[in-house]
Amino acid sequence: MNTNAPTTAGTAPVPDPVPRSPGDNTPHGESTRPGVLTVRGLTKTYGAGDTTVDAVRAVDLDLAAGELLLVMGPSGSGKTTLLLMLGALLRPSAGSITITGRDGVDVDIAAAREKELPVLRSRTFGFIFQDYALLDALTATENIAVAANLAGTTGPAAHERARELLERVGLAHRAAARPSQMSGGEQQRVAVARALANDPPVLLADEPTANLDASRGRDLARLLRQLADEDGRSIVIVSHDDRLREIADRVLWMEDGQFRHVAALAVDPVCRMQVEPNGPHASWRGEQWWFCSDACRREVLTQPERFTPRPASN
Ligand SMILES: Nc1ncnc2c1ncn2[C@@H]1O[C@H](COP(=O)(O)OP(=O)(O)OP(=O)(O)O)[C@@H](O)[C@H]1O
Repeated sequence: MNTNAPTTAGTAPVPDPVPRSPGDNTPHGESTRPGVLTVRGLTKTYGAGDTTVDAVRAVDLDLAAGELLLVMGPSGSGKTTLLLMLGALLRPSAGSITITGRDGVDVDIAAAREKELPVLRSRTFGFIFQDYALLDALTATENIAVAANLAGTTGPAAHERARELLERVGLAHRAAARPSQMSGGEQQRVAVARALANDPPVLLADEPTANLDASRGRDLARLLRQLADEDGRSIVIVSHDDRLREIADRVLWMEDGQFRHVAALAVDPVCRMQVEPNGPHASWRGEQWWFCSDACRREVLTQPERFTPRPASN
């Protein structure tokens, strides 16, 4: 976990600590690392007339190299629609999605011609899906090699790439297994390896842990964090899974097709849970604490000195 990362989350109508211009829904806490993806005014309207649905409404977003962004929000809030547009799998109704390539050249994929999209996708994105989307007729190695083929690596080189990637995700010993012979966690790791076959600067993951139990979900989360830290890949995850907050540099909350700005979370000094600063609280000798419950609050108030950080001694 990146402990220096600002953490935002939740639904509380808390005051915005940073002044912003009207209509600016760019979330705060963005990194100073070089930008990879710049999104402005991104909008998707499905249908027409009476059946119109404004799924994503004028969203702005900046994604830095090596940043792991988690987008959360209620069902139907527009998360998948956003992810599909970011990955050039769905045409926006309006707005721009600018990718800065490794060569430093900017391309707006929202304005690109249809025939340019496959190449842009393959140069830029790796996709990870909730249901893994592996081909059961193929082994783990072959699933990855096919993706390498599509990215232009063929023959023995594609198999070599698949072997390296399986090793990277800790599955070298399952190279010859078919998806149906693997656990959900293993299948999702193969899917991650496949997403890396084209060495993409950006990984997009839709509910990657939804079908995994707690321990496998945690392992997958750690793997994604590693890919951001060690390779400098940018990762966008849309999910309902609260466990993913731990590995995210930033958490954005989507509601009604827009990012809702929320304040930084506090940490309950007793149970160490992250809490919104709008519930039980106490202050003592200038220290302000927020708690998940009155029980934690009572525990602090019986012996507050236990919870006050001591000044560092020289
Ligand atoms: N192809 C489509 N045609 C019409 N409406 C759609 C289509 N896809 C999604 N929608 C609508 O757009 C809105 C956003 O849907 P989306 O799937 O992006 O939300 P979500 O936040 O990913 O939901 P969930 O968490 O349930 O996956 C919803 O009201 C949904 O019904």
